[in-house]
Amino acid sequence: MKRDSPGPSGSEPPRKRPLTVDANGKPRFKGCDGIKAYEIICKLGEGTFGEVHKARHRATGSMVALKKILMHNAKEEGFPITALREIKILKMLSHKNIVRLMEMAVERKRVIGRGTLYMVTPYMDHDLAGLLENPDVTFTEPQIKCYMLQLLEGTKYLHENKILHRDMKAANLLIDNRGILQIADFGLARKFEEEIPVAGGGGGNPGRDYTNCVVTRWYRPPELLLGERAYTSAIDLWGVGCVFAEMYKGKPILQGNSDMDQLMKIFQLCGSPNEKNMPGFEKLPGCEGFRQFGPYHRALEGHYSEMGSAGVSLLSEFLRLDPRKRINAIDALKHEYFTTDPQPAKPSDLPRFEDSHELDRKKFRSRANLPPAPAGGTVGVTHNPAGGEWVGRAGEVPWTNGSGGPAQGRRPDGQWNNGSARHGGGRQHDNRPLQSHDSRIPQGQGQGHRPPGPDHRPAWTRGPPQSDSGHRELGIGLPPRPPQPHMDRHRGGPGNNRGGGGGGGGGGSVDTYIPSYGGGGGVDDRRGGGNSRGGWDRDNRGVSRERADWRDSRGTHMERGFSGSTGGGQRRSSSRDRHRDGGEPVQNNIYRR
Ligand SMILES: Nc1ncnc2c1ncn2[C@@H]1O[C@H](COP(=O)(O)OP(=O)(O)OP(=O)(O)O)[C@@H](O)[C@H]1O
Repeated sequence: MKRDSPGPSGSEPPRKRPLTVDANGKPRFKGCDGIKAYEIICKLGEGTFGEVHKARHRATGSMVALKKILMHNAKEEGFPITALREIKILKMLSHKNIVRLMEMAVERKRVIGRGTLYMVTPYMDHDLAGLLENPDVTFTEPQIKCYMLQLLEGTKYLHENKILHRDMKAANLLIDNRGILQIADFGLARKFEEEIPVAGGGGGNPGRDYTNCVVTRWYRPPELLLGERAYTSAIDLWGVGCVFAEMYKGKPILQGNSDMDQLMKIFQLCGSPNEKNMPGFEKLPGCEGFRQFGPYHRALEGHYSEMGSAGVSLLSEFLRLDPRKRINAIDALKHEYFTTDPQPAKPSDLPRFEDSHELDRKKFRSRANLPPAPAGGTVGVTHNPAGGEWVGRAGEVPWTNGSGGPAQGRRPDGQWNNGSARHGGGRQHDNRPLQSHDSRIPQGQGQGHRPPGPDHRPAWTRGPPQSDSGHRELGIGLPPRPPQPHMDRHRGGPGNNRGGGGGGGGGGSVDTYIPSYGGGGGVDDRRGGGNSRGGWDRDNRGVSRERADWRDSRGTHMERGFSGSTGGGQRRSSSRDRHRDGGEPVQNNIYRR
């Protein structure tokens, strides 16, 4: 590590060196490498909240991913609360199926307080969304079982440790070429206070309220869409179920283009809610919005018949409308799906694939003779540049290999083309890899023609908003501005659905994941934010992650409260804060949202 240097003008006294050794002269902590210890290789992902790069540690040669922590308004707000939370949670966790935080790397700037921090994690060759988009990759059933076992082991570990992930989705599941799957992106994670799930206990009983606006929309469970705030770890299992079916279909299975549409799609699949399959749903604040639709008859079993009876059975356990009955990770791991033939592959048996990350999708699209897609973006609503919304990723299209023959991959009906008559049109039930480098597959056969490609830029960077007035013009590379409905509330706009008070007065719940960016120091009441009756369609991307980092340019409570910056910006905790959080002021506990 470099020594402390004088300030930019050279006039400031050198900062004190930190105490780095203990009484015995041993290092107290590893500390942070300077960013120069790493050689940046390429960009891997351009998330909503930062960039991720592949890099090599110069001294050891090990490959890592560097996730830059965006400091949008570092001077006023200090260190972003979401990053602080992510780091803190990752430091607590140690499991083979959870991404490992190796260290923080620092890029020093000459201006004090203007450095950049990077989270350093071991490099993983793929994320699941990127892998599924690779037209040369087809999963076998033993492979899906192998990934599912690991996903469930990681989820079980999280829940045993009282951590809710709250953003379970394919893009947040990293996979390496040794077949290891790891859950990543803990930017929305938090501690929960309820009992940990027990065998046979489903999702367990809810306790306190949490912020409602979590989980990327396509993976968001019905209770959240209906405005539930007293949720449990069952919300993560819904996302696990979506990922499970996505591995068979090759694309996200529930691609709602608004919260309302998302609910419709869920009910079209699982059947309309009633007091039997979702007790108490009528009391949820978002319930009224969908009354005019339906009734819907359950279609799940027919839609996913290719998963086999054990697979469909497990999927229907994950996609239970009633979170109390939704299977938990302990029970899912014991489900007959994993003991039914074909048996799960071992990670070491799995094939190696070419690197497949978010940004590699561009490469995959051009390989499939698609026009190049604009850079950036995460999983979300996709867009057909020829006009209109193109909902879906690779695989929703007629599959040919360019010469009229079958291409390897999934067909729109969800069945499997393996690119060769030898494999037939169905899913292969062994563990043979079907990659382009597989000698059984003639080169070029994995490359289907597809209609104009999906635009993976986030919806808010794609021109005029479609259903959300909150999408605005943004500079390239800048994070999105917040959706409008919240702004309205803080201007005293429409009230929220549980009497949260709406405007800058700051009434309502203090279970706030995202701070107010309205005036008056009010607390952002998520009750009215995402799922108020008037709140449908607030967000036309698949992503609901409105994080504190970039939202509150006024330095309200969260960042200041946690970042250690001082001064008058700290929100005073109300008595209600203390009550809800067990007597502890909100800003003193990083997990309380
Ligand atoms: N350790 C890693 N190895 C390889 N790729 C990684 C790693 N960590 C992250 N990535 C890539 O970067 C992408 C974004 O990472 P991450 O989800 O942690 O960031 P984010 O800013 O929260 O993104 P998003 O808003 O899309 O969720 C991942 O989808 C993945 O493609």
